[in-house]
Amino acid sequence: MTIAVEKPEHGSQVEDQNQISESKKLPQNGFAVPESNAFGQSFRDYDGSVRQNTVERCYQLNHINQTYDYVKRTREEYGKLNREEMSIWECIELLNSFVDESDPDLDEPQIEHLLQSAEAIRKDYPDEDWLHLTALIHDLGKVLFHSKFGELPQWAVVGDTFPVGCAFDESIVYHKYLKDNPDYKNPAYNTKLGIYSEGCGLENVLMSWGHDDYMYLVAKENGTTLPPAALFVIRYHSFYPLHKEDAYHYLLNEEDRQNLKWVKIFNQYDLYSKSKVRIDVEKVKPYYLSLIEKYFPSKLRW
Ligand SMILES: O[C@H]1[C@H](O)[C@@H](O)[C@H](O)[C@@H](O)[C@H]1O
Ligand SMILES: [Fe+2]
Ligand SMILES: [Fe+2]
Repeated sequence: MTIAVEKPEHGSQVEDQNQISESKKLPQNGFAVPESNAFGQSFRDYDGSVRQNTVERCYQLNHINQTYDYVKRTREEYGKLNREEMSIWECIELLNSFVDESDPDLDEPQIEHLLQSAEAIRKDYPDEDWLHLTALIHDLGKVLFHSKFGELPQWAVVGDTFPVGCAFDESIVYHKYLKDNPDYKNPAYNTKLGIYSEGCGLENVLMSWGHDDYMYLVAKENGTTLPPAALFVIRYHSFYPLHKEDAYHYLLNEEDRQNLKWVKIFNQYDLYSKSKVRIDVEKVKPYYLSLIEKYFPSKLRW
């Protein structure tokens, strides 16, 4: 089956992911998957990371506070996009000083991670410029840390995401802390389907609040011309219980299943590009500015 992904200028289709995985398996001649993360440790090791205390505390707060009501309220509030007007690049620069406390693999400012992942995916998919830009902007929602956005706490911005309004799957990282989430004992929310129905589609599912869903709203509401697969990647790239652990498939519809393939591809570059190797910002900036211009208005509402 072919995934139709519109290429704004050529209108052609992107290769089927199954073909990609056969002919373009990582590592390609371009991006080589490293054995270890920025600290020389294995990736996503939540028990043995040098950052474990910080990471675990972040998830504990995340899991206790991300209730259905909290998510609904916060999404409505931030969905107004009435806090700031700025370009994509201005936002990238705002991320200069933020470090993600949920991440066991990296303690560099976020601007480094954005460029690292974009440059990595560009090596293996040189012609898919929409993927390069998707990587560059996928974590821009972390701007919610900024004082202009009320300085949301780390637990409301970063970390893996999961559906709220139905039972928390065991595969969620640090699942034990979800037992202290008020929804855990709420019979309306603690069954397999909770408030949802089988195959209802992720579009109808509320996810724990964070940078993914926020950036999705920003991109969509500002009329990006990026293809639907790009929006899906941005929105669900932290949904590891789905794209890594294969949980929650009963909530997906056909479109979600197609788009999921792209999240899986994207994740390789998001995760394995985390290293201490610095990218020369000034050197790559003109290329990325041209992509921003192609797919976004010059100023966006945030
Ligand atoms: O710690 C990381 C980080 O916050 C990423 O931005 C997010 O996408 C991942 O899901 C999470 O594990
Ligand atoms: Fe992220
Ligand atoms: Fe990321």
